[in-house]
Amino acid sequence: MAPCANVEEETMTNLPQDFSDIDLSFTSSSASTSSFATNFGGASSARSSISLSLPSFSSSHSCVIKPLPHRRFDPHWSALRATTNLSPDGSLHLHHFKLLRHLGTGNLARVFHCRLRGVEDPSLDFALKVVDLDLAASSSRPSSSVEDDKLSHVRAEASVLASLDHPFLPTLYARLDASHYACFLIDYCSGGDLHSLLHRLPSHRLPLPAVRFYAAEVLLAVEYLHALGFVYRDLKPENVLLRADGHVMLSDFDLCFQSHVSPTVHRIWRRRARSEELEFVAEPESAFSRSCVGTHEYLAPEIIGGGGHGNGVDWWAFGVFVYELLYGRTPFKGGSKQSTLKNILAKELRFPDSSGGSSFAAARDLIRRLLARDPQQRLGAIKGAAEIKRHPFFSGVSWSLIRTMKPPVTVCLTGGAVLSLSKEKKRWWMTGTGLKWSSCTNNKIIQELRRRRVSLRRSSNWLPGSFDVRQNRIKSEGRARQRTDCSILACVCT
Ligand SMILES: Nc1ncnc2c1ncn2[C@@H]1O[C@H](COP(=O)(O)OP(=O)(O)OP(=O)(O)O)[C@@H](O)[C@H]1O
Repeated sequence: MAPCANVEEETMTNLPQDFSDIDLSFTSSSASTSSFATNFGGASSARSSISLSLPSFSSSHSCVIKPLPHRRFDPHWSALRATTNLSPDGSLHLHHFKLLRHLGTGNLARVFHCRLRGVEDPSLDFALKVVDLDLAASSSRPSSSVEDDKLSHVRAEASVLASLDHPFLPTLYARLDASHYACFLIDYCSGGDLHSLLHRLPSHRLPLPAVRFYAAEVLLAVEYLHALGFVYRDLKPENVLLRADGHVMLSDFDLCFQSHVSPTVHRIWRRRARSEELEFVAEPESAFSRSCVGTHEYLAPEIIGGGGHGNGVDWWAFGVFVYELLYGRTPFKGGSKQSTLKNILAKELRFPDSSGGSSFAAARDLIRRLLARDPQQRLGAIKGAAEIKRHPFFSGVSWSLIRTMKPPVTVCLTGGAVLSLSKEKKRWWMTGTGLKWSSCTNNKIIQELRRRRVSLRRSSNWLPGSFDVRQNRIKSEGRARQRTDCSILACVCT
């Protein structure tokens, strides 16, 4: 995850307004004079940069993907349709977009926050993932296996993006190719990623209900990927982005590999409810890869062993993920990458404390079962998410309605610094860009917000749905206390 700087220093007047003015290449970024901070009040501080030069994309090709069933009424589609209707050739091009900021640079891609020209509504913004195909081709080793080569990672990501239709995964609105760049137009997540959120919280950990919420949404996203036959292999908080409405969006599919899947429906007998239920199971069968890919702390033992791995690696990573959200660190982290790998293979799984009541005990049991070193013994290895969903840690989760539940974090972005408040052990905690952690009362928070000139009035820039939560939390101490279902709040200094 690219580090992030104090956004208060950033002025919109510095930003290039046109894609035709910018060099999207990776190689020139360090020589740039214009620098842009990401807008997430994240854990880190480097700035990415874009140089003002090159190329006008006269020969750009575009293709708008057909609206997918579950998002067909999404206003993003109407906005894109309106633009293409006005376009002389009836197609969408890069010059239809205004570049707002550079969000970050990954291994193969740069990601930009962008908006359709003539559209002023921030809720209709997009992210544009730009892949330099020349660079990917040149950094692919001729001797490398099909799966290891960088171009195949680009192809994997393109193929996964084009297949997705799920609330917790990105929608690919269009692929716009220009010169040697492949550009993917996807949903913009204004809330940053879970890794940055964790680093803004005391001890870098989330309260248990928030852990359950994020884990449940991520589980549904991975279940869906598996149902399409994709093994994800890159689950970590950095790849869990937060949409403006606070729900998750899993990102970054370049390490995915596909395998055969034949979904089945089983009848299962529920002893407690004394009834029969249907259970949907769609786990990739015979998924097998020998590539050593992923992030050290999240690698499953069978990846490190090199004897081949399958779908079970995602359930191991899911265990590490739940552990990290709950305890603020990963379970096998060592002093070096090498010692982390050794720990994954041999170190006993330990939990920082055993307190916290039955919900914590259930969480520890879930983690223990997911972090079984033998992939055959691992929870989820046979029946996938269906098994994991039945674990007591998730009891009470309404799987079909979770997308309509109020998320634990609501993010409002007006272009200012992100400030987050959380309630732990009956006290409020506050942090934000440039602020140190402090335990404080609601009054202190209000004072601090005033000092930092946070507007407590509704602003047209506030994203829909996020203002009410903030207003209740900050303005009214009594009412905020009663609304404990929303224990963390991120709001913005303007
Ligand atoms: N849809 C999006 N909305 C907002 N920010 C995004 C979006 N997609 C990616 N980002 C941000 O852009 C940056 C680069 O993302 P990208 O997926 O290319 O690479 P990565 O996750 O850093 O790593 P890599 O591909 O090398 O594993 C990340 O910081 C990510 O949080």
